[in-house]
Amino acid sequence: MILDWLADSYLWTKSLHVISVIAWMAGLFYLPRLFVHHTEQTTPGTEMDGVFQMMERKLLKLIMNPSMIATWLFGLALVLTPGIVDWGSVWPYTKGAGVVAMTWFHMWLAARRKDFIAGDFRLTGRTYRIMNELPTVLMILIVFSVILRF
Ligand code: HEM
Repeated sequence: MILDWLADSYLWTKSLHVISVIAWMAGLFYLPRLFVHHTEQTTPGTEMDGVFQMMERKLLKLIMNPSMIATWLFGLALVLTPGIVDWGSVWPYTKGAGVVAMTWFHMWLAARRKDFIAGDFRLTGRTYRIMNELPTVLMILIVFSVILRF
């Protein structure tokens, strides 16, 4: 039965979860940095604008979207694995809040990529630098939740 199978493959699932997380986080840290330079170093319609758009599209479509989906799938498989999540503890809720916020941030970045495509360079490099701190804060919350298991 499926729950036995999930229990048997627990360490495999967890390894694949962490691998997916690393790939996703790499993009979540790097895409806002690309936006900083995109908005500060280029203007709409230039050749450099096109190069940044290409880099941002590839990072989002080839790395971040697939790794976010994989993180969720393996994470939810861990949630279903018998004996892993103690719903009486606090950590599943702080972790859950962290991953929902991280997913919101991913969607926010995807929407900002569309702004650049539309020639909308309204947000400043400073805004992107500040937003770049959010995944760091959320990562700390998530890792403390899942490792300290308070
Ligand atoms: C997207 C939805 C996610 C779900 C549903 C989820 C769920 C889970 C669950 C249930 C575990 C197993 C806990 C255990 O075995 O002790 C786990 C492990 C882990 N998660 Fe996630 N997670 C998600 C996203 C993330 C993210 C975004 C990060 C990092 C920023 C992360 C980092 C980790 C780490 C490092 C572990 C291994 C902890 C250990 O060694 O026991 N997860 N996750």
